[in-house]
Amino acid sequence: MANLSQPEATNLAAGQNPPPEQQLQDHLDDHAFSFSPNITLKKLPHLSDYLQDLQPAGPNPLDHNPFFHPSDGFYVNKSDIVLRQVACRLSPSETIASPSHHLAYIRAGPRKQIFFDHCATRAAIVTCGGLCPGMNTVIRELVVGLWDLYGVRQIYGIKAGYRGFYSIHPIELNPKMVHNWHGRGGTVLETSRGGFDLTKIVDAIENHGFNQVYIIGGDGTMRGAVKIFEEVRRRKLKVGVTGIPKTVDNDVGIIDRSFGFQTAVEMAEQAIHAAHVEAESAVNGIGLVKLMGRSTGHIALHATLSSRDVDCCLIPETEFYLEGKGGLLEFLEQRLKERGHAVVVVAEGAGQDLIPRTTAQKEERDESGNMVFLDVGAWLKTELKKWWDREHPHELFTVKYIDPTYMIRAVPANATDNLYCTLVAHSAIHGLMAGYTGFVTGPINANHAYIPLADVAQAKNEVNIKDHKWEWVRSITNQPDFVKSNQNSV
Ligand SMILES: Nc1ncnc2c1ncn2[C@@H]1O[C@H](COP(=O)(O)OP(=O)(O)O)[C@@H](O)[C@H]1O
Ligand SMILES: O=P(O)(O)OC[C@H]1O[C@](O)(COP(=O)(O)O)[C@@H](O)[C@@H]1O
Ligand SMILES: [Mg+2]
Repeated sequence: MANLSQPEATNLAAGQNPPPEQQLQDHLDDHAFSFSPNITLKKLPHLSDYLQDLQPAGPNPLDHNPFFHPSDGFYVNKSDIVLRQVACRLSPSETIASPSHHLAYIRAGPRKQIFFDHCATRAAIVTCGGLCPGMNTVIRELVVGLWDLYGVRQIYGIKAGYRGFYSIHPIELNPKMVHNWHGRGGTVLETSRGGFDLTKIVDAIENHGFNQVYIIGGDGTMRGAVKIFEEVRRRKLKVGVTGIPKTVDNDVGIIDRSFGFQTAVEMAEQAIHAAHVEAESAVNGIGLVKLMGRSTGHIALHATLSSRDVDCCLIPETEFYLEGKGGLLEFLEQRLKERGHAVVVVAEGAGQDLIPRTTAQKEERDESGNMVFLDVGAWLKTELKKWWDREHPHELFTVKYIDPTYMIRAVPANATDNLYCTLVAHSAIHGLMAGYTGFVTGPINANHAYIPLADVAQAKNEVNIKDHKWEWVRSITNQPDFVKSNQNSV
């Protein structure tokens, strides 16, 4: 995070309220602020972009909150930015003081002025897609934060994902009701896939009089949230829309990671540990663990790195093959010979092109349109047994297959993730209260920032198999590349 020492547009003493025209001008100055030519600041949509007569509601109520004593630097202003890249390679003509170019995002946090009056604020919270540890904590913190920080009393939960906007009556939420939700896995609001009907959803937002919409979900949800934001803007509604990325797969881009990911890795590590114990305790034992990761192998990679018991990690970003020189079977044969056992971790999206499937299976999609995968773990287990029976019919062999899929994501968040959930929820509230809309909150280089929703919806976070992390995996497992043209054996 950088704080550029630019003169502030206003120099308000805490609690002072300048005339509304001045406040709006201050805000617009903030909004259109440009830094040195070396820094491109990602512009964030604001309600004032399309509501010309929008007036600020006044100073931030935290000014008068007995639990806060806003001091210099408490409020985030136009010069607080978060740089996208903190590690970079300078070209010979550049210096550290003046690199050629930086992309920056607006830093998350409370603003001096807000655009929503607490009495008139009506917030809706929805959870969509698959489960992820911490969803209930985010909901709890949204409710408690809106209530305690900004005095909002009209807070509603939308049941069962996007479809709930138009098919189920919203439930009223308050701090008493949600006080212990952070200890519970899943989402008390319930979630679902599919059911995205833009017109019905935005009609429901209008009909219920919601003016702040908090959307918690993964990549699919974020793509839906962009459409909601755009439709709200087209209708010129004073409705702030924000997305809070939830993805156990950690497949949402730009942000460092999603909440719940660390918890998922911890749970995955337990499954790997069990697989290792089983494998070690058998003659020619293979422990096989399938982990979540539809199109990205982050959980598999991180659990492999942290457990160190893994002999081979297979992720969707890299191909592998079974038979022949340099293949998985040859590698495992070698490992069993050397160590007597082996542990294989496979992400659910890995090797999908190797598994035979019918035409109907090829076309199968879930309600959100995501491809339905075949069970790579079960397939691999069968293939391993066939191979061993063929090659070593008289020798003992066992494959213990562990599929901890739902155990990994159905647990409450660990301490680190719970802290993340609190920060992300409060940052989302501060952003909407400040009139920003169409944005996502998340950590970039460990500092929470506001990022345009449309950017996040497009950015995919895949494992970069050319970077150091994947090198570490290979140095731990000593697994080959499984590249057919590269005929190196282990
Ligand atoms: N491209 C899209 N446009 C609009 N809505 C979408 C889109 N993709 C997914 N959704 C909706 O977002 C919700 C969650 O999507 P899904 O892919 O199941 O989970 P996740 O958000 O966790 O990736 C579903 O209600 C789905 O209909
Ligand atoms: O059985 P479900 O509920 O469809 O969930 C399975 C999927 O959910 C995930 O855990 C997470 O997916 P999303 O984040 O896209 O919801 C995937 O890894 C997995 O393929
Ligand atoms: Mg998804």
